[in-house]
This record gives sequence, C-alpha cells and structure tokens, in this order.
Amino acid sequence: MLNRIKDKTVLITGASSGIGAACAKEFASYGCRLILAARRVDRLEALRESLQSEFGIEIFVVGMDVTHAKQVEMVLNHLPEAYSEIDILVNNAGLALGLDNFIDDDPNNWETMIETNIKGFLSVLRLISQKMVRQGFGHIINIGSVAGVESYAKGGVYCATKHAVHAITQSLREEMIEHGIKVSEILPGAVNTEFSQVRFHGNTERAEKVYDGFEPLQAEDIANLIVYTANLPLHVNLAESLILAGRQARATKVHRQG
Ligand SMILES: NC(=O)C1=CN([C@@H]2O[C@H](COP(=O)(O)OP(=O)(O)OC[C@H]3O[C@@H](n4cnc5c(N)ncnc54)[C@H](OP(=O)(O)O)[C@@H]3O)[C@@H](O)[C@H]2O)C=CC1
Ligand SMILES: CC(=O)[C@H](N)C(=O)O
Repeated sequence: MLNRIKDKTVLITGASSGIGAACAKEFASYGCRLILAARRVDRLEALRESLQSEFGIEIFVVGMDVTHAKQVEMVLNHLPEAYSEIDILVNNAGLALGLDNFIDDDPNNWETMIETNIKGFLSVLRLISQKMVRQGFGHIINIGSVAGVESYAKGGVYCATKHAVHAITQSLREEMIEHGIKVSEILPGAVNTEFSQVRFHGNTERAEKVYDGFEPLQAEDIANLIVYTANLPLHVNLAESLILAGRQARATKVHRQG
C-alpha cells in the first residue's frame, strides 16, 4: 500500500505496552515521527531506543498520566517545536479493573476506570481536537472496544466507559467534518496484552485463563488496522472497525477447544 503517512507526527497515549507499543512500532516502520506517552517512562525510553536504532526516526518520549488533567495540559501545550503539529492521535490509554458482580464490586475500581477511560481520554481528546482545528488538519483514532457496543455481566462499568468512548467518537466525528478532520474508532475484542494482568491486579493465573483454548488477537493485529486506517487517502474514513478474534463472536462468546 502507498505510504501516505511518512514524516507525519503521531501521538500515541498508552504507548508503554500492548496495543500502544505495537502501534509505535508499526508507525515507526512507515517513517513517522512519534510522540510516545504513558506513566512508565522507562518502558517508553527502551522503546524509543529500539525503534530509533531500527528505523532511524525521531521520537519524543513523555511521562503523562491522563488522569491528571493539569499535567496533560502542560505536556500537550508545551511540546517541542518539531512535534507541535500533530497529524494523527491514537487515543489509546485505558484499562479495566476487576470482573465482579456489580453488588460485590469495588467502587475504587470504577473510579479509576472512569478517571482513565472517560475523563483522561477526554482531556487528551479536547486538547488535540482544538490543536487540529487550529492547524486545519488531523486524524483522531480512538480506541474503543467491543465492550463499547455491547455489555457483559461483571464488566458493567468497564463497558460503560467504552460506551462513552463510542458515543463521544460519533458526536465528535459529526463536529469535525467541517474542519476536514477525520475521527475513527477501533473496537477490538480479546487482545492478548497486559490488559488482563491489569484487570486482575497482577493475578497471572486468572489473566492467562482469559485466553485459554482459543487464539486471541495480538497487539500487532490491532496496530496493523490502526495504521491501515491512518494511511487511507484523505477522502476515505474507516469510521468504525470492530475487530474480533477468529473464534470470537461477541465480547464474552469465544469458542474454546481442548
Ligand atoms: N486487550 C484487550 O482485550 C482490549 C483492549 N482495549 C483497549 O485498548 C487500550 C490499550 O489496552 P491494551 O494495550 O490492551 O492494555 P495494556 O495494559 O497492555 O496497555 C494499556 C496502556 O495504557 C496506559 N495507561 C493506563 N492508565 C494510564 C494512565 N492513567 N495514564 C496514562 N497511560 C495509562 C498504560 O501505560 P502506563 O501504565 O505506563 O501508564 C499502557 O501503556 C485500552 O484503552 C483498552 O481498554 C479494547 C478492547 C480489547
Ligand atoms: C473487549 C475488551 O475490551 C476486553 N477484552 C474485555 O474483556 O472487555
């Protein structure tokens, strides 16, 4: 496919692992300039080193907790000159915490998910949307989930946060067309990243069970789709892409073998 994104500047939130880190690698292979953000800066530094040596691209690494609105504002309003125009945003930072019946669930989990997946997501989205409108160009790619278009037992609040991502993406798309800014959403199913480790607070055994008996998506599968979406011609917007594992029909409906 023609490379239309070479030398474009791409901001990726949640770039320290999983889908975000895979996106960094895929965009790097297209010769993009990257801004990598997350809380674990040591991870980002290591990624920068390996991508710079493999692809010889420019990368700016920044520690940013999306739940700290003031910090997000400081970071995104004070990017170095060479990175101040952003062509593509991959608004990816997010997490699930817990998988429990609503009546037994820990409200602290709800708070963190709402703070991160809705309020943090919005902080980044607001600043970058404003910047793109000023620039007169840009492409926003929000990372939703199959859990944003259906709900499952024990995951109500996570599903609600991803429904919010879905709703906000749809309304922003409508507002941005007059500015020539594309707004897309990627809605993955089960992807084998650190997602389940985080969800189960580091309980590896429980995390691994999620992917027992079927082949889940890999972060690279999602990164390929994201870069494909970003690389389409200006007159094409792949607006919503639901991507499931081969043996997955819905969020919780997978066919397990063996
Ligand atoms: N894996 C899956 O099955 C699916 C995942 N998704 C979505 O994909 C996105 C990426 O998840 P995935 O790669 O799977 O999971 P990972 O746990 O591997 O990656 C999550 C990323 O989000 C970052 N992050 C979490 N909280 C914050 C915060 N407060 N501030 C800044 N960054 C933060 C983490 O960085 P750090 O901790 O360093 O800050 C990390 O880089 C999420 O939005 C998730 O909801 C959607 C559907 C399916
Ligand atoms: C579909 C997702 O977001 C995630 N894999 C989940 O289990 O909810």
